[in-house]
Amino acid sequence: MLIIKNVSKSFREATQTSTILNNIHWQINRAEWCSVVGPSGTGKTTLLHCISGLLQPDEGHVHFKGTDIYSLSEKKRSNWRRKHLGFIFQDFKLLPHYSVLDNVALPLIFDEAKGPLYDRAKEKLKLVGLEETFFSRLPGGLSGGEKQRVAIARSLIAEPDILICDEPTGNLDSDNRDKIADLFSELKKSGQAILMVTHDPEIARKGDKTYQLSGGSLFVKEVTA
Ligand SMILES: Nc1ncnc2c1ncn2[C@@H]1O[C@H](COP(=O)(O)OP(=O)(O)OP(=O)(O)O)[C@@H](O)[C@H]1O
Repeated sequence: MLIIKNVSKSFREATQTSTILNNIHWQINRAEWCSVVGPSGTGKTTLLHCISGLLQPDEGHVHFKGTDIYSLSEKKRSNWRRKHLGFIFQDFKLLPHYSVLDNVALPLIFDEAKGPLYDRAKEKLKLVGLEETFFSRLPGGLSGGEKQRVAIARSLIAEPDILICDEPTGNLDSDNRDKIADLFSELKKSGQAILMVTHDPEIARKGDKTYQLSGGSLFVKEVTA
């Protein structure tokens, strides 16, 4: 489904250039759950952003179902992202002046009729354990774990082919973390690919394969499925 070919990315700060990703090759298949681990600052978020069309690599290609996503115009790439890819940001990126329900529905507000879209948004919130009392609340009044679950619900609104998650359970207690892991397992069964960065080895092991990012390269660390 997603093929990453020879992807490299460096950042230049003052006179110093740091190579963060060095010639990464990778493939993520339909109904596959891959986890990526590695110490802080090794480039996990950078890798997710390159794969998702958010940050153009210096070299290499990212192919999604045969299309090189960086050959698309920015507008087309952004449309592709909204429809095919769910992204859970490490810092949630919820819009503070919109309700929980609006935050979940907003990515597709110009694409779909409001009635069915909002019904689906409610369904996704219930999937992550947020019932009706949360729908009209503003993100500012939520706990970190509740915000994280709103961000997960929002990433599912388009029923994307691939879910890309940057530390999706970092703010959850073990009970809610396990519920999200069960949800990901169900999504995988229905064909979605899941690519997750995590510092939590327990949730990483619930996937099919764990990769380690180290020195700009990606290694298979553990195969669990
Ligand atoms: N836009 C940028 N400009 C310069 N340096 C950057 C930029 N973005 C990231 N970096 C640097 O690249 C390195 C990798 O950052 P990244 O956020 O990808 O790491 P990470 O593995 O996701 O870390 P963490 O586990 O703490 O979230 C870090 O040293 C970071 O400071």
